[in-house]
Amino acid sequence: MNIVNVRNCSKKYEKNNFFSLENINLQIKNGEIVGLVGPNGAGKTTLIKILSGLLKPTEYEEVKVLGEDIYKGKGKIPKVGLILNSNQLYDDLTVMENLYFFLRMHKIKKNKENILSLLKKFDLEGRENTLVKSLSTGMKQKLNIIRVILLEVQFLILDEPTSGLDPISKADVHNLLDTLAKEMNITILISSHIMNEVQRLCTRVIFLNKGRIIKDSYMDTIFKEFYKEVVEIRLSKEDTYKMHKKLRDYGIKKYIVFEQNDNSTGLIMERIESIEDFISKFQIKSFNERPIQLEDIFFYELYKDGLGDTK
Ligand SMILES: Nc1ncnc2c1ncn2[C@@H]1O[C@H](COP(=O)(O)OP(=O)(O)OP(=O)(O)O)[C@@H](O)[C@H]1O
Repeated sequence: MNIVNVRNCSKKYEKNNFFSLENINLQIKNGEIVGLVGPNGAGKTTLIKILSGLLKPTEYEEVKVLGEDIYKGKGKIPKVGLILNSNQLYDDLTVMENLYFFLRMHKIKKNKENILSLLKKFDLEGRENTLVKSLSTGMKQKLNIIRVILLEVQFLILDEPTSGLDPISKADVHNLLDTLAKEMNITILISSHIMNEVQRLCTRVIFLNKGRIIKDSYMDTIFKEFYKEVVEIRLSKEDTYKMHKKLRDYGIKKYIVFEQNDNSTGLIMERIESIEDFISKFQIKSFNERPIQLEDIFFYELYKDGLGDTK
């Protein structure tokens, strides 16, 4: 069953003369962990709000979440677990008081054993009577997520769930999300700027840019489109434009060159027969060959039409 079914959905905020989302088509299947990535202003939060029933699109054929066509007729707000990038807990209440308060607000009854076993599962055992303000940021975020899980949601949407967390807390939250998907069959959509988080955690990635989906691919297939190593070259700015021609003359098609402060960086994302020959021919002083990362593919998809790939 599809958890999300969106057809031809666009959003233009009042007073803006541009679309923040344009003609979005999206299906998410049960059990997927989907990473939504894109530069600032790409439309990630707008999409998340639409899927949570918080923001009506300007145009749409269908916005179905958990079987509900949200904005049509008497469409009901679907039971989505939404974790926004802000503290949604009460600092002066204890862990249990926070959970009971939230459950009462949603008119849901849970017995204490259920709650304790969930706290135990995610390493918060023994913290029941701790004031939330005394928890670490990582623990607070886990509690934030557990709170929503208690509502027995099938679909969880998280906006930048690990921003501001240290690496250990980050890994902790990743493990929690992984467990929710694998053991509790919860479908997850995560908006994130942290590319290696998406690479590690998600089964699928959607790149959003200027309100459009520019790439939608399963994690295990996206890497097959590229060579397993990238060659990263550093250039002076003056050489940037020359480099485009040289690379094309050399027969390289999958590359991008982008300017960074006083220098430029080139990323070559296909196999080069002889690196030695390539380096000496172009008199490149500094280069680095390393395994390809999702971030490289993201940059490629973002820049290929404007700067790099000549197709
Ligand atoms: N309430 C609003 N009124 C007018 N324009 C808005 C509003 N909210 C967002 N926008 C505009 O819509 C576009 C998409 O914004 P959105 O917040 O969805 O992007 P985002 O990908 O979540 O960005 P970020 O990574 O910075 O959070 C931006 O150009 C933004 O300025």
